[in-house]
Amino acid sequence: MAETYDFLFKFLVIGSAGTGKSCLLHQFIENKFKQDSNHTIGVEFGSRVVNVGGKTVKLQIWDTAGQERFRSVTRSYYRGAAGALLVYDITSRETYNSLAAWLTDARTLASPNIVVILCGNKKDLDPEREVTFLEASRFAQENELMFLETSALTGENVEEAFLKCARTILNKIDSGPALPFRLGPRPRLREAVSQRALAPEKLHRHLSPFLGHPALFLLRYKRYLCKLLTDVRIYIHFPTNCAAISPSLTPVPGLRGGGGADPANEVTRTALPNQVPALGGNAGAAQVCADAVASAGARSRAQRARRGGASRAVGAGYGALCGAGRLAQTAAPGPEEKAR
Ligand SMILES: Nc1nc2c(ncn2[C@@H]2O[C@H](COP(=O)(O)OP(=O)(O)OP(=O)(O)O)[C@@H](O)[C@H]2O)c(=O)[nH]1
Repeated sequence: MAETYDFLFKFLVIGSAGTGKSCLLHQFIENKFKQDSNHTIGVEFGSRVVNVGGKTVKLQIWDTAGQERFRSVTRSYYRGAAGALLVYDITSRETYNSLAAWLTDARTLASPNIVVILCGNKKDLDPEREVTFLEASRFAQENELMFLETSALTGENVEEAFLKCARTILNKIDSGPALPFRLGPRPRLREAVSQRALAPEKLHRHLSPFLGHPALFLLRYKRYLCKLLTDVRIYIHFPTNCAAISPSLTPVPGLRGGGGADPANEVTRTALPNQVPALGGNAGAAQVCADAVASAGARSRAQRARRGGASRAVGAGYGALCGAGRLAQTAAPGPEEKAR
């Protein structure tokens, strides 16, 4: 029977040779320590389906060779990775010193948004420690990484490292930027002004220069304002088809992921391997995850920019409305005219 899962994440295990990358992978997949582990040649692969926050996630893990001579080969496997375990050996300062180079590779070759967890492996060899917990955690903090000390030998924190990384990726996808206006029925003005993009104080600021009584204005032009807000909402709402999120994806008719309003969810749920012919197979699905995470970041930036634009548009709209109001006032017959 085909394996089912909600998400598929491509993970990398990177770091210098001999830090225990293959052993970490083996411990995570097989739940036991890999005796007589040899140097990896090129890359090795493993996968496991885990449950993270009620969601089924398939982790597709690429264990890369740490030796310099394989660097050009392993670099070609970075593309599309959503997460990475960056491993050093706590008993070897040399492996710690090369972390920055590995991290640069991950962020340039995989994605700047890749979720990385720093793993100080061989925690069981504490008496031989050359790198303190404190300095490594400082490095992690400075480089926006999560951090754990692990032992592939005892299994300590191994599962936690992979799950923590997966959880963070899921959170990143789920907590895509809040919609400035929720999709659904036409918003009532009261609801619309309570949205973040149009806080009541902003509304007041736009109106007060034109009229002495903004409340009266609101009451009078409620219908026009609602229409204006609906138009603005249509203009700024999320594109719901996945082709607009990632040009490399083709939505499959009739297949939607039920991921709610967040298109990132929909893409990762629906675009399973056979649905991404351009990228092909599992690598394609993994690419989708990276695209979704990356697009969440890009979307938030674009949204911020659009929100600014939308607020300005709303402001301009009010200006026009208020201008029209004033024109109407000027054009309205004065008391003398009325008497005549
Ligand atoms: N004590 C201890 N030894 C470990 C641990 N993890 C790995 N080792 C040992 O470290 C050595 C290297 O482990 P590997 O997993 O092959 O290291 P690697 O990072 O995959 O090395 P490359 O494939 O060359 O990049 C082996 O002798 C392992 O037995 C650990 O947590 N504790």
